[in-house]
Amino acid sequence: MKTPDLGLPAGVEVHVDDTPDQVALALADAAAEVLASRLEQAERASLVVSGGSTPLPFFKALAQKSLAWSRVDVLLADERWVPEDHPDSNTRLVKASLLQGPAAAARYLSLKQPGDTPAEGLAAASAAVADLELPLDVVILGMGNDGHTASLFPDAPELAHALSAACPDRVAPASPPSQSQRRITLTRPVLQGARFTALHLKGQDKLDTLQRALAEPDNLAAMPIRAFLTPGLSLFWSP
Ligand SMILES: O=C1O[C@H](COP(=O)(O)O)[C@@H](O)[C@H](O)[C@H]1O
Repeated sequence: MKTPDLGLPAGVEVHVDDTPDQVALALADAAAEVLASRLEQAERASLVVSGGSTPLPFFKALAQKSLAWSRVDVLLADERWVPEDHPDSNTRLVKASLLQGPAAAARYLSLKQPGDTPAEGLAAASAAVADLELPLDVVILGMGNDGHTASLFPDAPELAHALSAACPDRVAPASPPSQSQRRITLTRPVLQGARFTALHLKGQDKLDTLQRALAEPDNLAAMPIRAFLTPGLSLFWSP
């Protein structure tokens, strides 16, 4: 398939394939390569993944990779504040599709902690990710058609704090009125600057959203994904 001309900044790599499964395999190859190389140099490696519907084939492909999974820390970029057995729980998805086979040996760091609200669970969620070494090794982002990534939603009252390049916190609550569930998210300084960052998208609608984001790159609050459309990013897309 021909690579669409998106007007991405120089230094953004674009990988386009005909099908979501092909893209998932390519992304799994790329992520596994970075993790393997990191595990040769460091005791542990980190892998941040996104929830939603797009990553499922990627999770299945990555789970099959032969890696020293017991030395990999896996966590979500964001989580909905729902119990793990809820259909919308991203943790449930990750455990059922990524942390399987060889990858079941990975250490999962949960953003969802006890408490009725993300604010109540915030200290525990912060503690869960406190020991992670920054920069992270692999961060796989998704994007919604409102321009959110992770749970950095344009309409979240907590956005300015979580999207600040100087945010001192690793995790932040998010309560966007557009969403039916409250959420918790990694903040911009944690998500940014990883050794490998990919934006994994499926569908023409996501490409159209990306083009809108690129058209006015400076207004980060209107489309938080803009903060991550920087050199070094790899875009993985299929129709
Ligand atoms: O709500 C979310 O949506 C985005 C994109 O989801 P998708 O279903 O369109 O793939 C995801 O990246 C984010 O982590 C999640 O919380």
